[in-house]
Amino acid sequence: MKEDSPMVRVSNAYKTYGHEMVLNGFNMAVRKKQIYGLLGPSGCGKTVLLNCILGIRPLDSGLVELGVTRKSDVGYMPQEIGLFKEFTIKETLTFYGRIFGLNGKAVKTRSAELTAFLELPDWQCLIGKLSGGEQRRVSLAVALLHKPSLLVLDEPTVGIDPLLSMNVWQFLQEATREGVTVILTTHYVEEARMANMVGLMRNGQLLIEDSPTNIMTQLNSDTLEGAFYLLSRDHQASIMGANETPQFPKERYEGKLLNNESFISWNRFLAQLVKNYIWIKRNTVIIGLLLILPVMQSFFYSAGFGHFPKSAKIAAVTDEITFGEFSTDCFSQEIFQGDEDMNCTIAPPFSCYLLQLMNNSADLVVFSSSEEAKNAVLTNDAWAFLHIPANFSVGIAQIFLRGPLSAESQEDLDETLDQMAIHVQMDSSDYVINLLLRKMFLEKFRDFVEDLTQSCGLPKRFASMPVRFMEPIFGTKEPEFTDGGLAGFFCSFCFFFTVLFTSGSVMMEKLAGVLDRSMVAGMTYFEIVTAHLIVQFVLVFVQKSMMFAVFYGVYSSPFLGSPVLAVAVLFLIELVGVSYGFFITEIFVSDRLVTYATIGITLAVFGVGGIIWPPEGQHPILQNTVWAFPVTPALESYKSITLKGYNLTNYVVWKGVLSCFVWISIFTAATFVVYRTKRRSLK
Ligand SMILES: Nc1ncnc2c1ncn2[C@@H]1O[C@H](COP(=O)(O)OP(=O)(O)OP(=O)(O)O)[C@@H](O)[C@H]1O
Repeated sequence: MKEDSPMVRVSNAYKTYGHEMVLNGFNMAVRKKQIYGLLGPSGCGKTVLLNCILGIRPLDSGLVELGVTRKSDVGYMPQEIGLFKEFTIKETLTFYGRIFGLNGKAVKTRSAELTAFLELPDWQCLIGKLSGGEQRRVSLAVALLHKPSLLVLDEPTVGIDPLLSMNVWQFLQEATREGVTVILTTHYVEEARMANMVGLMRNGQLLIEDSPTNIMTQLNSDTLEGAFYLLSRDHQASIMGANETPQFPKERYEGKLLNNESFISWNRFLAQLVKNYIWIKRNTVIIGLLLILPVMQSFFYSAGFGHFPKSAKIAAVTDEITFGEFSTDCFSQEIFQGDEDMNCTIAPPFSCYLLQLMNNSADLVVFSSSEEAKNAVLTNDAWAFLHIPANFSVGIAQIFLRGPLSAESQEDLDETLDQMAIHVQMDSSDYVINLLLRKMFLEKFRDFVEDLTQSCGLPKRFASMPVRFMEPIFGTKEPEFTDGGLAGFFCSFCFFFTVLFTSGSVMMEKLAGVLDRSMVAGMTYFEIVTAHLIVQFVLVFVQKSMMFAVFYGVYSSPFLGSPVLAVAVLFLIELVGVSYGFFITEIFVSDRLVTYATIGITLAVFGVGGIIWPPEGQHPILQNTVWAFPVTPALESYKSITLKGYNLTNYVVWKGVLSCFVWISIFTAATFVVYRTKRRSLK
C-alpha cells in the first residue's frame, strides 16, 4: 500500500453462511489516522466483516488490504468479552502484555494509565466476577495496551456509562491525532457523529460512506439517525421484489494477512504456559476429577471385571435325599465317612458331594421340589435350575466304579445313563453368566468324578479327559479376563481422557472468544499446542502413575515386558489423543459436536479394540481393516509388551508404534489444513 492509501480497504467482498449472503459485494475504505464508525442493524454483518479484515475468517471472494503487516500493530476488542473468566485483571493485562512483547515494567505503566482512564476496578478482581460493563472496559484496556496503530473495536461503548463513553471517544480522537486509525462498530448512531467517517451497512452492502456532516447534509437531515432512516427506507424499497439467488464471483480472497514477527516467541509461549497454570490453579475441581476419575475407573475395572459370578444363585434339587435330611446332613462331613463295602472314602448319596463342590464356587440354594427351584429362575432369583435324579449315586457307581460293562444288557446301560443324568435349565439371557456357570458345572462334575474314583482307590486320571493342558507358553493356567482386557481398558482410557482434556480446554477458549483474540494478538497455533502439551504431559504423568499403582501395585496385574517401552506406547496413544482433540476442535464449531466426536471415537476404540471380544472373532472385513483404526494397533502393542514380554523387534509392537506416528501425522496435517482453509485462501 502506498503512503496515502487507506489503512484498510475492502473491495468487492463476499461472504456466505449457508444460504445467507452476509457480505454482498461489500466495499469500504478506512483512511489513516481517522475514526471510522461502522453502523448497521443487528445481524447485518458488522462482526463478520471485522473478522474478515483481521483474518479470523476468510472471505469467499474479494480483497482486503491493510496498511499494517504485523499482528502487534493491531488492537482488537471483540464483541464478546473474549477474556478468561478465571483470570484477575492484573493476570489478564500481563497475559496480553506478554503476547504483545511488552516487558513487565511497560505493562505496569500502561495498565496504570488505562486503569485511571477507563476506571478499572481493583486489579485483583476476577474477570468473571465483574459486571458486564466492567468486563468490557477491561477488554478495551487489553486492545489499547500496546498502543497499536490500528484499533478494531466491536461495540466498545456498549454497557458503558455515557460519561465514560464520551471519554472513550475523546481518547480515540486524541489517538488518531497521534497516528492511530480506528474502526469501530456501534449501535448508538448519534455517538458516531464523533467519527471522521461513517459507513452504513445493510444487507451485506455499504449504502453510504462519508463524514457524518456530509451525510446529514446530503440527506437533508438534522440527525445521523434520521439520515440513516431515509437511506435504509430507500434501500429497502429498491430491493423489494428482488428475490434472486445470491451469486458471487469465484476469484479467491487475495488479501495479505497479518503476520507475527516470529513463528515462536518465548514471551508468547510463556504467556500461554502461565495462562494454563493459572487455569489449572483456578479449576482444581476439574483437574482433581481428571486425576481421580481414571484412578477410580482403574479400581472399578480391577474390582469389577473378569471375576467369577460367585453370587449368581443356582436353584438345585436332588431327589436322592429329602429336603429335611439335606439341609441338616448333606453338607456335613460325616456322611462322607466312606463305605466299607465299596471300599471308597466318599459315600453315597454322591449328589451331596457334587453339590458341595458347586457350593464352593457359586451361591447354591437347595429347594425341596423342582417346581419351586424352576420358579426361582422364572422370578429372577436364580440363574440356573439344576436337577439331580434319585438314581444318581447308583448310576455313578455303576458307570464310573464298576464300569459300564457290568451292566446286564444294553437296555440296562441306557436306562442307567438316563436315570443318572443331571438336568440343567438356565436363564441364558446373560451370555457371560451362562458361559461361566456352564463351565463351572462341567468342571465341578469332572472334579467330583476324579475325587470319587480316587477315593475308591482308582487313579485320579482314570476319570479325566485325555486332554492335558500343560504349562501355558504365555500367561497362566487359569487366565483372568481382567488381565487380558486391561491393556484395552488402560489404553482406551488414556486416549479418552486426553481427547477430553484437549478438546475441553480448546473449546472453552474458543467459545469464549479467547482463542481468536489471542491469535489476533499474535499467539501462534504452535505455541498453543506446545504449551498445552507441557500441561498435558504433567497431567498424564500423574494420572498414569496412579493408574499404574492401582493395576500393577494394588492388583498385581502381570507385567512382563519393558516398562519404558510400555510407557512410551501409552505416551504415543496420548499424543494421538491430543492431535485428535485439536483436530475435532478445529473442524467443529459447537462443543456438542466435539463431545459426540470424542465419545464416538472412544466407543469405536472400545468396540474394536478386543476389550469386549477378541478381534479373531470379528467379521472378516473388520478383522482385515482394524489395523487402520487409531489406537487399536497400539493397544495390541501394549498388550503384547505387558503380557508376553515382547519388545520393539516384534511385529505387533512396532506396528502399534508406527500406527501412532501415522495417526499423529494425519490428525496434525488435517488440523493444519482445516486451520489454513478456515483462515486463508487456497490460492
Ligand atoms: N459462524 C457463523 N455461522 C453461521 N452464521 C453466522 C456465523 N457468524 C455470523 N453468522 C451470521 O451472519 C450474520 C451477521 O452476523 P454479525 O455477527 O456479523 O452481525 P452484526 O452486524 O455484528 O450484528 P450485531 O450488531 O447484533 O452484533 C448473522 O445473520 C449471523 O447469524
